[in-house]
Amino acid sequence: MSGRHEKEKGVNVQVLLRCRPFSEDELRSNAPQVVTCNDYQREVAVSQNIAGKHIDRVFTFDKVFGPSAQQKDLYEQAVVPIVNEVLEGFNCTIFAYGQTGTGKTYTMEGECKRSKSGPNGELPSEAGVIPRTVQQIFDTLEGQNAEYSVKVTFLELYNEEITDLLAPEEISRISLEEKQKKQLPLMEDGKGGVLVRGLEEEIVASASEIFTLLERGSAKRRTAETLLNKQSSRSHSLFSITIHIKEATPEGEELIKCGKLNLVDLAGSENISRSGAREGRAREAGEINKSLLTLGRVINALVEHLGHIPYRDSKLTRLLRDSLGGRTKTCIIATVSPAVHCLEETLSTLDYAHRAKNIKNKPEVNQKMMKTTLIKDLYGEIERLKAEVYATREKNGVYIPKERYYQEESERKAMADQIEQMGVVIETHQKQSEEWRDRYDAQVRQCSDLSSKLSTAEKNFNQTIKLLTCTEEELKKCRYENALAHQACVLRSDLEKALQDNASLFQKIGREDKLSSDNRSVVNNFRGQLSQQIVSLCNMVSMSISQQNEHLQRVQELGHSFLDMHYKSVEELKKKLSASRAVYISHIEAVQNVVHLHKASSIAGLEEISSMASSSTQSIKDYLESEAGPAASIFDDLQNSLSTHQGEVALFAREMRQRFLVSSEKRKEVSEYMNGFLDKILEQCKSLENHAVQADAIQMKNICDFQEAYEEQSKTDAEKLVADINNLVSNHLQRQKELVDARLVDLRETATGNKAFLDGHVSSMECVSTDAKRKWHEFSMQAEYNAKDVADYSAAKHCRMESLLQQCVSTAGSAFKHWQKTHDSVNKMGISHVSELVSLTR
Ligand SMILES: Nc1ncnc2c1ncn2[C@@H]1O[C@H](COP(=O)(O)OP(=O)(O)OP(=O)(O)O)[C@@H](O)[C@H]1O
Repeated sequence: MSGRHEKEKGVNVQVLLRCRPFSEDELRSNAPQVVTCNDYQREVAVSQNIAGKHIDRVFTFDKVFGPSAQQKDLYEQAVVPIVNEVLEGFNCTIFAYGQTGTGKTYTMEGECKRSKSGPNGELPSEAGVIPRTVQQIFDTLEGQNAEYSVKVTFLELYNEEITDLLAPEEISRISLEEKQKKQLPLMEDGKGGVLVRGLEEEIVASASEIFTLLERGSAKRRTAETLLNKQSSRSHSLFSITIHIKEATPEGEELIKCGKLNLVDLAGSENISRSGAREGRAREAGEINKSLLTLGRVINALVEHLGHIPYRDSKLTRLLRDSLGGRTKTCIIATVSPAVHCLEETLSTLDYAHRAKNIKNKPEVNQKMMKTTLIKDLYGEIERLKAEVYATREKNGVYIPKERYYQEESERKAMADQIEQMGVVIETHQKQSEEWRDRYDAQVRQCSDLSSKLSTAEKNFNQTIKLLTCTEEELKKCRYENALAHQACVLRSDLEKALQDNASLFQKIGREDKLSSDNRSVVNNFRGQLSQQIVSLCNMVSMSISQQNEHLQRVQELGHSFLDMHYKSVEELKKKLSASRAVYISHIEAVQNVVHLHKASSIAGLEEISSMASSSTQSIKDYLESEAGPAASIFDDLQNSLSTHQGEVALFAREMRQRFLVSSEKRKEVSEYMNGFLDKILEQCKSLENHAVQADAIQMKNICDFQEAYEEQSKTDAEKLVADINNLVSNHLQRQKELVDARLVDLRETATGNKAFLDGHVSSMECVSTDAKRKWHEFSMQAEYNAKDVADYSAAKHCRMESLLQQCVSTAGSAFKHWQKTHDSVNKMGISHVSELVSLTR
């Protein structure tokens, strides 16, 4: 309820004050301090000397940061909540306002070189509001794991001209001068806001990207400053961050939350004469002041609730219209110097900031947009831009010359201004007429109330008049009679009262007399009684003294008799003690005798015990000796059976060794035979090889002979045939064929001879190998038979060994039982001996 009420009433602009420390120059010149800050009471006091009088002026703000306040303190106390509200979907603006050199840029940007940043990407302690804001925004968004987009713009307003500090074009004097001519125009966005046409909006994904952009913007600003002889203190800069965050409703619908933060570093607020503006710079200073003056006028109009707020009078106020009396949450950081030479400006800044405290905004959270609607809007925008591009490319749009366009644009602007002003006037008129109507209604209501009251009052008045006349008449009649009677009555009552008083006085005097006589008799009685009592008291005292003396004498006598008795009893006691000592000594002697007796008896008992122990050890020994015989026989049996087993095992091993020797000899024989057989095969192979070599040599010789014969024959034939080649070719071929055939028959015969020789050898080798195979078969059969025999023999031996082991186990069992028995009986014997010893010791 109160929240709504507050919302309707509005929220005051938050105003903070920051006083910077003395600069080195100021310290060197020992400049006196005129500003003192009380951070806790949120007060700033300015000391002035007016006409020799010391006057302190005190200003109170929402927060005060003295010279010792660090960047971090200011940010955490003042800016963190604002950034949180931006993330909640509010639009917020932070202005830095103050004289040149008081720390506006230091507060907003700080000395934030990225290279100076600490480890883990921490910001340096000198970092100002902008880098800290950026860091907080990204930290929060990343911490929430939200889907988001962040856009930034960075512009400079100088001489009422807007420059985009993020535009990527090259920076040169010419380009800058050209650019100066074509300034970015301000346009109504159709939703009640203002936008800068053509302003670069950079989408950034991380804090570091923003830092890069900031550096780029600042560098561009510095370059422009040197190239165009600008003074940064005369320009305003506006850094805006727009955040879109995706949210999902419980129904699963996707909404887009939007928040915007404007960070404004205003131009120095000093007056023109001080800033040294002359002639050429008059316009510049004028324009700067136009923005600042308009800002001041807007603030005044808002504070004084004037009908017309001159937002449109400057670009700065147009751009920041929503932040002053609109739906944006606004914070102004006023900066001052503590030094005396800035006193005038400090006071003007403090006045200005103090006035601004009264501005009321009506902050409203931005409506969350449905993702689909946003996409639709963006599509619409794309379509519009496409249409514009198409019209430009096809030149089928409306073409007008540049001058006319600018003229029309300025006319349109002027008209828009007029319309707006008229709208404002109409609005104020409407407001006024509403006010008048309200007042009229209230007066009509008052009139009707008053008329009804008047009629009732008239009625009452008439009735009262009537009553008054009646009373007046009656009063006239009774006036004389009543006055006399009344006076007589009064006198009478007075006399009666005096009589009563006299009587009571007499009564009082009588009572007083009686009382004093009574008192006197009481005093006399008391005196008599007192003297009697004193006499009796003296008697009593003397009596008690004599009694006490008697008593003391008796006590003395009693003491003497008691001492005598005491001496006597002591004597008796001494005697008794000596008697009891004698008794004690005799008792001790008796006890010693008894002890000696006991000692002797115990020695005897011990001797008996030792004799018993020796007898028991003897009996144990006997018993063990008696038991040793059977045990030894058992162990002998065991040893015998083990030795027989050993003998049998040794025999078995010997037999096995012999058998293995036999089988190994046989194996040796077989291997020798195999070696001989292989040697034979080797010999055969060698002779075969020799034969093959011989056959090959013969064949080669035959072939050579044949070749030579053929060559000779062919030579002679060729010679013969040269003459009659045609006739003799067939004969020659015939003869040649015959010759070849005959030779081939020869060759075939040698080949068959060779083959027969080889076959013979192969058959002999076959015979040898079958013989070897048979022998191997026989040997393997024999070996198998032997192995079987050995296996049977070993199985039989195994059975025998098993039965022997069984026997051993049973013998060991019986030996163990016997041993257990012996152990039990020894134990029993021990127990009986112990009990006997116990009885004996008892
Ligand atoms: N609170 C402060 N602590 C330490 N140094 C400060 C503080 N405020 C300002 N300074 C120093 O004072 C000097 C001037 O500050 P700065 O440039 O921010 O002033 P400005 O108001 O922005 O001036 P201009 O209007 O000319 O831009 C800088 O060197 C800055 O480091």
